[in-house]
Amino acid sequence: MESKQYLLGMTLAEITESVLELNLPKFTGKQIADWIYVKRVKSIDEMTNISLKNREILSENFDIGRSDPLDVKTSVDGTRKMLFRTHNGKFIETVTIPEDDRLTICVSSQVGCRMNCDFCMTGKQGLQDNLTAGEILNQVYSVPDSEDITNLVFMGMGEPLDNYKNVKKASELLMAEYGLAWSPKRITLSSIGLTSNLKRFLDDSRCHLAISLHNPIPEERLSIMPIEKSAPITSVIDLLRDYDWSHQRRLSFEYIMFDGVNDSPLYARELAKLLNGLDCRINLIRFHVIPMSKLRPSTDENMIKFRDTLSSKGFICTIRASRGEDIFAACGMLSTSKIGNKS
Ligand SMILES: C[S@@+](CC[C@H](N)C(=O)[O-])C[C@H]1O[C@@H](n2cnc3c(N)ncnc32)[C@H](O)[C@@H]1O
Ligand code: SF4
Repeated sequence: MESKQYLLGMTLAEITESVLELNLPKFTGKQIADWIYVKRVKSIDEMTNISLKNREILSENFDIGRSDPLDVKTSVDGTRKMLFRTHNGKFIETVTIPEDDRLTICVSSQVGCRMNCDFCMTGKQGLQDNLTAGEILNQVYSVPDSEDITNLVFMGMGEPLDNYKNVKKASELLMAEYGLAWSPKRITLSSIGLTSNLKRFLDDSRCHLAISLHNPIPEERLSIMPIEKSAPITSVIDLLRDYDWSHQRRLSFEYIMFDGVNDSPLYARELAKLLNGLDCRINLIRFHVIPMSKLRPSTDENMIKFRDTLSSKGFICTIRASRGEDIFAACGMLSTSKIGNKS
């Protein structure tokens, strides 16, 4: 028997095509999309404007594709970390971060990651799977307080440009008129800069972009980020210079500060040279210590000096507050390798 298709993650056009194949009326496609994406139902039975007979036909062929978190941990600062099981029996984590009147969701795009950055727990896990568009959306729809989410960042597990097709589709579904109709300004993709897919993202999306830079000196960046070999930061920056960042679209750079490695004024000056003339922001991130790494976080004093050097050169530079460190929910601390693979 063929397995059922999941509705969450399908576009209106795809749903309509499937509905027509089942000899159901064309408008049922629009009804289904509305039930899933706007009314957020978890079962086909709840689609009460579709006849019982047609709902039975739908149930024989489709599942909604929603799944609740298996576990929810809440930090002292209100940050929450959720554990989800994927359709293939693997596990991912998702984080929600409340701040003033905003609730940001930090979603995973992959189970693990193959980019192997030296400082990241997800990288230590290796890549186990790409998430489907539906699995990415399920995080948005199934976290507690889902309806209060104001912003989404692709900063959970995985490198979003390494699963670009599904990341793009999930983002488009969040922005679709028949769905939640989000503005692209609510979505930020964070990437280490896989150049070919970065170009695609820049051309076909209007979402914000954050580039994980971490060291302005290529040889030194290579020693902590293997991607520097195939996608050097200088070529990423050259590419970014071809786009107009002066309007609504935001470009930012993430810079983790490692004690004695990349936190002296020399690095601030090199960073300023590299980014000279680009309309961007720089976020300085505290390093969240991970097991078996020799890297240590910079002192507050060095972070402040670094920020002030960049500010004096005209950059908007902020020190990002760490959130959810007590429950291992902070940037780079997500990993489901210990939970295992039950596929
Ligand atoms: C986990 S990544 C996911 C998105 C994408 N793969 C990337 O690297 O931009 C999100 C952010 O967390 C940062 N990060 C990774 N490990 C970290 C750690 N141990 N401490 C602080 N930030 C970390 C990354 O550099 C990146 O800016
Ligand atoms: S920092 Fe991003 S790209 Fe690097 S290993 Fe972690 S998730 Fe992957």
